[in-house]
Amino acid sequence: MDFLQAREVQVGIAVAVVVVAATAAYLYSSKKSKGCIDPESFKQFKLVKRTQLSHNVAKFRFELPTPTSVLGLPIGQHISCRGKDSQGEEVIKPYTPTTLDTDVGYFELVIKMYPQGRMSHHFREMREGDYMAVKGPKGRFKYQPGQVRAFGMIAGGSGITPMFQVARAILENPKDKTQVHLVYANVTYDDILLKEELDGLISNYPGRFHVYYVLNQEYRSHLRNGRWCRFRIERNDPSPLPCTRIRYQGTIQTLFSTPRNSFTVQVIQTHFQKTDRKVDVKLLISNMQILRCGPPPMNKAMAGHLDALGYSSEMQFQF
Ligand SMILES: Cc1cc2nc3c(=O)[nH]c(=O)nc-3n(C[C@H](O)[C@H](O)[C@H](O)COP(=O)(O)OP(=O)(O)OC[C@H]3O[C@@H](n4cnc5c(N)ncnc54)[C@H](O)[C@@H]3O)c2cc1C
Repeated sequence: MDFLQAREVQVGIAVAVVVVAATAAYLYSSKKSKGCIDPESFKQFKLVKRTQLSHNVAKFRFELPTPTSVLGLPIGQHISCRGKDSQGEEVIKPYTPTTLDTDVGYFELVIKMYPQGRMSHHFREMREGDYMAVKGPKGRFKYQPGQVRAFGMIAGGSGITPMFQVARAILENPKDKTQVHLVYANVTYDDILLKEELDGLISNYPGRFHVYYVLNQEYRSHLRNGRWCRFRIERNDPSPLPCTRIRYQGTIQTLFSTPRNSFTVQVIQTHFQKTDRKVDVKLLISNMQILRCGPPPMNKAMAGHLDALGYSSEMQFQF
């Protein structure tokens, strides 16, 4: 009898030791790994919801390992997604989730799928229940609340996603008083990504988030010289700046690439250097950081315009 009791005590102690060790290991690992991604190796995430937003844009929601897991992506950084193109060749591309670590249990990507795009093909073929290989975090952008007085953002097309992420992080932090000025260029109204979400931020954070949508709406004119484009800045900001309509022969990329383009300079000046008070422009822009993300010709042209307006290269960051 004594022998059996001693045996039971021994087994009990062994079980307790295993439970304590397992709990400690779990707590240690969950404390150590703040996120679910690894910069060195790809991890698989299950697509749980796919929402078509327009003919070529969809929102993809991926599940994290537990309902309380966070992705662990620093603000303004991105992930690498791996897939297969239409020829079955491996392709890896960067993407910025539109979710933050305050969104627990999942992350979301808003993807614009181009007809000839290699990774676009992979996303087009993805169905709920499929897995995506993801690696990260990646990127050089670092953000500390209050590090600058204001951000000036210039985005083209799908280049909006890193801007949206940074803007959300700033605006949703009640201790962060940074101003955010965004110029967002697209070909048509229907091409504007995250329009509802951006407008939601404008109305939720009045006076802190200022957006100018720049549109290039193409139409066939009856004029002999063929195709014209109409550019419009859609006013979405209670500033005294009037809406601007200009006509321009070319595409949105050439508009932004044209040297000495008064339209671009005007947009940057009026939108980024806007203030209620009479302040020296140099002083106004001295504590500002400019973020750029768009097609390469647009990025290049913007860098030139910004340089000319006094925004040094140290003040500019390209995603
Ligand atoms: C930091 C960062 C974050 C990004 N985040 C996102 C994101 O959240 N969502 C998203 O949709 N994209 C994002 N992108 C863009 C993304 O990485 C790919 O470049 C995009 O998905 C196209 O890849 P693809 O392989 O399908 O096209 P590719 O095979 O590279 O291109 C094939 C063809 O597609 C068309 N095409 C490709 N890119 C563009 C473009 N930008 N404008 C016009 N036509 C184009 C062109 O006709 C091109 O010849 C991000 C890029 C960066 C650098």
